[in-house]
Amino acid sequence: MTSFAPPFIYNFNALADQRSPFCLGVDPSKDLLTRWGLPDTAQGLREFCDRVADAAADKVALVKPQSAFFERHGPDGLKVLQHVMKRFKQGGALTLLDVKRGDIGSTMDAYAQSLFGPNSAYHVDAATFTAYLGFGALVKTLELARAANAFAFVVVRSSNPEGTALQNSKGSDGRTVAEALADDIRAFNEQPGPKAFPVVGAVMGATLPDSDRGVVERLGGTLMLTPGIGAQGAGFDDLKRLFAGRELQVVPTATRSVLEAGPDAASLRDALERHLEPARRFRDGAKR
Ligand SMILES: O=c1ccn([C@@H]2O[C@H](COP(=O)(O)O)[C@@H](O)[C@H]2O)c(=O)[nH]1
Repeated sequence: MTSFAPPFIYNFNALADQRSPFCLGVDPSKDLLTRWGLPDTAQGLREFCDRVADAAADKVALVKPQSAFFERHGPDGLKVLQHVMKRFKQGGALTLLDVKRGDIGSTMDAYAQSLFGPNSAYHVDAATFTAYLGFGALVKTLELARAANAFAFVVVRSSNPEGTALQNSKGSDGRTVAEALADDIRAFNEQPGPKAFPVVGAVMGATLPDSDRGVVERLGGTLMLTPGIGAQGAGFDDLKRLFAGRELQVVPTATRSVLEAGPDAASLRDALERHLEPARRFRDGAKR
């Protein structure tokens, strides 16, 4: 499918400048639904998502629903996922489905169709992927994303401590897994061609130590989604520590630290603003 819409990267940059680069995660866990006084059912899920969309759809650049929290409610949960994507699109936000797909090439082609193809249930602007089966297995997916003017974030260094041993293990050429992935992503984005805009980003946790600065450097101009702010212990100051000089490439994201402020609409909006504003200031740092 060839799309005539502007590529994701242009839309994201325009919205990040107008609104904020902050990406709001939507993880309607049983715990959050209960805290909000809602039943742990598809109806409860829809009510939760409508309230989040009311508070945030016209304020954020990007929304990141976590597919698992919708899938656990079966087909009705998937309808709510379609619904919440639509609500955010109507509010002018871009959609990123956090689904972390990763498989052999032939299966990846089917996943790519399900996300970016003409019959996609969601028509996402972007999705998340893992490269444990090799970056090469993702290449056709990335080509399809390019044709659809969509975007793919590949996990390079995740925010959780359990990821470190694997991601920092060294291959025969002396590079760590994360470094090799960073090089692959950069090379893919820098390929010449008629549609030579970046189509792959990297997930780089805001929780990472200073020693990961080298991976950030290897990524060059790659867009970076940075989970780990709030509930996982990182703060906006960690962005300055890890991503100084790369401010325009950072997409700060948080989920629980915003959504736990609900269900009261004013508290939810305040919590959202406490994330939108430091994300704006961080991005604006690049212009000084
Ligand atoms: O490295 C990663 C990649 C993705 N996530 C996702 O983010 C949310 C959790 O966000 P909180 O702000 O901590 O609530 C969840 O959907 C994860 O799958 C991540 O945490 N780390």
